[in-house]
This record gives sequence, structure tokens and C-alpha cells, in this order.
Amino acid sequence: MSETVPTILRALASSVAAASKAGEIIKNVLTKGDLGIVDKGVNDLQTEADRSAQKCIVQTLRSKFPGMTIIGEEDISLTASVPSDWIVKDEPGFITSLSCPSNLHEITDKDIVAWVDPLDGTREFTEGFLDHVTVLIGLAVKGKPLCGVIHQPYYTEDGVVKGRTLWAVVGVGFGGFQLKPALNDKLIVTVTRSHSDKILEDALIKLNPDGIVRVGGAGHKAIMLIEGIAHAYIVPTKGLKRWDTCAVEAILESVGGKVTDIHGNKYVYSKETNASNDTGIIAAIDEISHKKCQSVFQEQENDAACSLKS
Ligand SMILES: Nc1ncnc2c1ncn2[C@@H]1O[C@H](COP(=O)(O)O)[C@@H](O)[C@H]1OP(=O)(O)O
Ligand SMILES: [Mg+2]
Ligand SMILES: [Mg+2]
Ligand SMILES: [Mg+2]
Repeated sequence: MSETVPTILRALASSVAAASKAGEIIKNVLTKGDLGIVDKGVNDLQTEADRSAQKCIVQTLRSKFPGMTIIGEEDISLTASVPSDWIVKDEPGFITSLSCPSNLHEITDKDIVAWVDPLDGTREFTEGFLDHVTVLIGLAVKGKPLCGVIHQPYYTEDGVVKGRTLWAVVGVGFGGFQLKPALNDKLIVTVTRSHSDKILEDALIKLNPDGIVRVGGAGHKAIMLIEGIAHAYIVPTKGLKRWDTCAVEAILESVGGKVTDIHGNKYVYSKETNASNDTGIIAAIDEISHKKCQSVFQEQENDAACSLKS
């Protein structure tokens, strides 16, 4: 069976299954109560949940796709053995049965770069904002995000924590969510709740949006766009890394959104690249919202250039 399924679909199916297992692992760490928090820098936390979830995802992908390049956020040793059920065998049929164009059939595991954020929204996780937590896996081919997985372990429906997994293959399909349109003729932006600075606050004054939604996590903010709560997610400076944005970009692009840096340029997701998204992010659900945000960043740059000259 698996011989006939394109490798990229098997890789996405495995990522969907591994992200869900990582979500279980995250919940178990929290339930046990010993988070093992480390600050990797300034306001840059890592917990036992981040470490264990990454082990699960990387070991799963590595066991099936030996040629794949896997780049995870956490700098941890992967030589120690992990519980056998952390290496997930499942490849859900709703992904492997997708029909995809012939060029995607030619992709081999060596062509795929997996960008893995085992727990996005770590600060919010430690502060109890659990619905802000996601597991992100993006699969890039030829430097571009092709497949994305956003797993939200604490997604709640009717007061019950159910969890959910959003996925997409650019140009092929998406699932795990329903796209809800945002209010027309408005601009609501979503921004950080825990990493703000003067540059962001100045940009918000200049942008003067109809609403500002301050929540944690890159994956969670992408969900705000999909659910019609905001039109654009902006980060004016560095802070985000490719593992925060690869899955987000694939999913938003597959529903007609646009993700670039603040100058309108695309980031490259090849294995050779520096992981840092140095020139910020504009992630928008549509072209018009993206344009509105980009023009404000352009004005800010022009103002800065003028004040340097005078
Ligand atoms: N200054 C920073 N240092 C480290 N990670 C950052 C920084 N800013 C943002 N991030 C990452 O981007 C995500 C979105 O940022 P924010 O929640 O502030 O909007 C954060 O959850 C965090 O991912 P992670 O939690 O995976 O480390
Ligand atoms: Mg982190
Ligand atoms: Mg992150
Ligand atoms: Mg993380």
C-alpha cells in the first residue's frame, strides 16, 4: 500500500499523527506538574513538554524518512531512547488517500525539510493560557512551505478538551478546520501578548486598526485568521523562527492567505538557511489586509530614513 502513496503525503500523514501524539505528551507533562522550566535566553522558555514533544516528532519522522532534513526548535540530544509509543507508526488514510498532481509524486524524502516547533506558545503554556499552545510541523520542498500541520492539544468544544489538528497541502487541499470569513472593510490585527516592544506599539499606532487581539503563539495567531477573528498577524522585527512560520505559511497560503516579511519578501525554508525571520512577518488572510499592513511598514521605514537625513 505505502509504495503507491506519494512520499510527501506519507510525510504529512506521519506529521499529523506525530503532532497529535506530541499533544498527548504535552498534556501528560502538565498533568504530572513538573514542567522543568529552563530560560534559553531572555523571555525564551523551554519545558520538559517542549523537549519530549520534539523527541517524539523527530524520532517518528526519522524512523520513516531517513533522508529527510529535520530542524527542530530545541537543541537537545536525540541519542537517548524514547518510549516505543513515542515513535508513531500511524499514517492516517484521510491524508494518504488524497489525490495530488504528478509533480508531487516525484518528491523523495531527501527533498523534504521538516521545520518542527514541538510546543509553540511556551510562555503561555507555563502561565496556563493553554488554548494558545500548538504543535507546528511544516514540510518545505525547494525552499517553499508545501505542507503544514497545526495541532492544538487544548482545543475545547462545549467545555470539553478535545484537541484538533489543522493540516494543508498547498494547491491540493486542507482539513481539520472550517474557514470563517473575517469582517469585510475592517482591519483587525493579532499580535504578541508576551514579546511586545516599542517598534510594535509604534507600528500599531500608525496602522490604527479596527481591533487588536493580543494572544500567544504563532500557530494560535494563525488560527485567529482562519477563524475570522483577525485579518492579519504582524511581527515588525526579528523573534520568530522558520519553525514558527513554515506550517503557518503552508496553511494560510492554502486558503488564499499571504505570508511574507514586512517588505513583502518570501522567506526561504531550505536546509541551508538561517532559521531566524530577521525582517519580521506579515501573515494575512487576504491580499488586501496584507497590503494595508505592508504599506504602514513602508511608511515607517520612509519616516526613519527621513529623520536620519535631517
Ligand atoms: N523573542 C523571542 N524569543 C524566542 N521565541 C520567540 C520570541 N518571540 C516570539 N517567539 C516565538 O514565537 C511565538 C509567537 O510569539 P508570541 O507568542 O510572542 O506572539 C512564541 O510562542 C515563541 O515560540 P515558542 O513558544 O515556540 O518558543
Ligand atoms: Mg521556544
Ligand atoms: Mg514557536
Ligand atoms: Mg516552541
